[in-house]
Amino acid sequence: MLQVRALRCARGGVPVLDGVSFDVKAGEALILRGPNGVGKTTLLRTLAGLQPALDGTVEYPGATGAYASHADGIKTALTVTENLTFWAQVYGRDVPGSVYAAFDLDALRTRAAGTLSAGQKRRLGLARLGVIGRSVLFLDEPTVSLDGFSVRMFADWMRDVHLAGGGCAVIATHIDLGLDAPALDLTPYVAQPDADGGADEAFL
Ligand SMILES: Nc1ncnc2c1ncn2[C@@H]1O[C@H](COP(=O)(O)OP(=O)(O)OP(=O)(O)O)[C@@H](O)[C@H]1O
Repeated sequence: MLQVRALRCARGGVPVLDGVSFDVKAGEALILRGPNGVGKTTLLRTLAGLQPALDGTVEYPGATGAYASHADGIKTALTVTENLTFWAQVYGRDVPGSVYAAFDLDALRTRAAGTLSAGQKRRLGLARLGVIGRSVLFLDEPTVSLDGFSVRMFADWMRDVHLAGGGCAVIATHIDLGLDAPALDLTPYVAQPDADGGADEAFL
């Protein structure tokens, strides 16, 4: 479903990763690992097409990808239901009734999103993934601010709904989500800083 070959990507004009190759099949997830600054966000943004690759290829079916950072991206003046309805409409879909229970939002449906706690906002942000109907998900630290219960809830949705429904995901995370998914450590793919003059480019 997702095929990545010899990918080279940069941040701020400086090559960050080089030679990244992997496949993720439908129904599978891949966990990205590596220390702070290794390039997880850069790779996810490149996979999602938010920034161009310097080299290599990324292939997945058209209009199936979605990127979500740990920023919640919620509209604070709208209620929880209004937020989910808004996102569903942007993608031309209806809100599945099951999404409220899946992200423990049932009791919060009529609350203005701006009044939610950090973890509740995060759950609402993640619930977006359950309404947009995108099958190839690129997720950057999706469980920031979540307690253990909510992390398990998210992992359950990922496994039992998204992956079981034929989707796939690439997830950068520093914690164990409890998913049965392989991990890819990006450390061996760190690009040489002066490989093509990129380090100098940053100062031009
Ligand atoms: N706008 C920018 N200009 C130049 N360099 C940047 C820019 N943004 C990030 N970088 C650098 O690019 C490298 C990769 O950053 P990236 O955010 O992809 O790492 P990460 O693995 O996601 O880190 P973390 O685990 O801390 O979130 C880092 O060295 C970072 O300092």
